[in-house]
Amino acid sequence: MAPDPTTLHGGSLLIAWQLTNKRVLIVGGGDVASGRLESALVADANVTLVAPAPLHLLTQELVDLLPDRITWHDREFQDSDLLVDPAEQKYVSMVFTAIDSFPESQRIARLCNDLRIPVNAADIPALCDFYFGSQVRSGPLQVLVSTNGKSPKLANLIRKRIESVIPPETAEAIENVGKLRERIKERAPGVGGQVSKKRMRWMVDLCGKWSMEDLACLDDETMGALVDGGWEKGIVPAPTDVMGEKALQSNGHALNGSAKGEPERRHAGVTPVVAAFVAGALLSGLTVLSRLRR
Ligand SMILES: C[C@@]1(CC(=O)O)c2cc3[nH]c(cc4nc(cc5[nH]c(cc(n2)[C@H]1CCC(=O)O)[C@@](C)(CC(=O)O)[C@@H]5CCC(=O)O)C(CC(=O)O)=C4CCC(=O)O)c(CCC(=O)O)c3CC(=O)O
Ligand SMILES: NC(=O)C1=CN([C@@H]2O[C@H](COP(=O)(O)OP(=O)(O)OC[C@H]3O[C@@H](n4cnc5c(N)ncnc54)[C@H](O)[C@@H]3O)[C@@H](O)[C@H]2O)C=CC1
Repeated sequence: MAPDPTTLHGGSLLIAWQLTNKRVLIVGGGDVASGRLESALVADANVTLVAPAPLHLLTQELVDLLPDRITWHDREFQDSDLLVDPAEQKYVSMVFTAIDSFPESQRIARLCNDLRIPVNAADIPALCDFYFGSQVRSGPLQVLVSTNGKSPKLANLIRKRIESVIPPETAEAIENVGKLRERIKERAPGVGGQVSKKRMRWMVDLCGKWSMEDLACLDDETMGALVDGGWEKGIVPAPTDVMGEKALQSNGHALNGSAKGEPERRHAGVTPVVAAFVAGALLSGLTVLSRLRR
């Protein structure tokens, strides 16, 4: 079916921005700044925080706990805070303002706009390069709920609904698949060409055939057995072939409404809720689109 150009607008770019070893400047030390600080730390950023004492309680705790990762300046913002290294005219990688002075927040955001430093000004969407969203985090899993600035409170409520339907073993399963991908890359190194194709096919097969519960049960030894038993032949062994009794146990757990080898039927208690939610989201998306087209 040909793409429908009328649907290709009205959103924002959803990406997972990498901040490791980059410096983020946070201006403000209140409740909103404390959320921004947590977001920057989770993303492994180095943080400069500029705000006069007293700080929000959580922020103060984080500053005390992580002095190597957070540099706090107990004062108001100065323009030179945008520079990481004044000698080299090197700027910070990102700025979040969360202060209670609209004119100053606006001024800082405009400075950043001029310098092309990506900026979020908590209360001035028009000057933001990006918005925050409501976040679901479980280990490496990250879900961002955004209403594209239309309703932050609804984003918060939708996030809570999503959180309630994510199976508890998801984080462990993702961690294990991450380790497996590394192991396969060690065994068959190289990028692109046939080796990449084989790796990708094997990983797609594995993720399709094994349940979250089974993947979550893998350990170093069973991972080795899985790779040894299947990688060279290009097949994915069944969980019972690799884990024996252990797989049977996870199978028993998963059998509460689902069958082995039919991953799409797993978490049967949860699936209707997810389906209802996705259907609801699609419906509201369509409603918004139909409104936009009027
Ligand atoms: C555009 C955006 C820019 C940005 O801040 O990045 C923005 C802007 C504004 N928020 C305002 C108000 C509120 N914000 C919250 C809460 C959150 N706001 C967040 C994001 C965003 N807020 C971005 C778009 C998000 C999206 O696209 O959906 C969340 C999701 C993430 C986070 O901030 O970390 C976090 C929930 C986190 C969680 O729970 O997990 C609440 C709820 C509460 O406080 O309980 C209220 C009061 C109720 C309400 O208004 O809904 C106002 C003042 C409006 C006014 O003056 O009336 C503005 C300015 C404006 O709209 O002009
Ligand atoms: N997600 C969003 O977009 C939301 C935005 N807001 C807005 O975010 C802003 C901050 O909210 P809160 O944290 O609740 O406010 P707050 O009043 O608790 O904290 C403001 C902080 O900014 C500091 N500050 C003020 N001027 C400063 C300057 N020039 N330099 C450095 N620090 C300075 C203060 O010392 C204080 O630590 C408010 O304008 C609020 O309306 C509020 C809720 C949600």
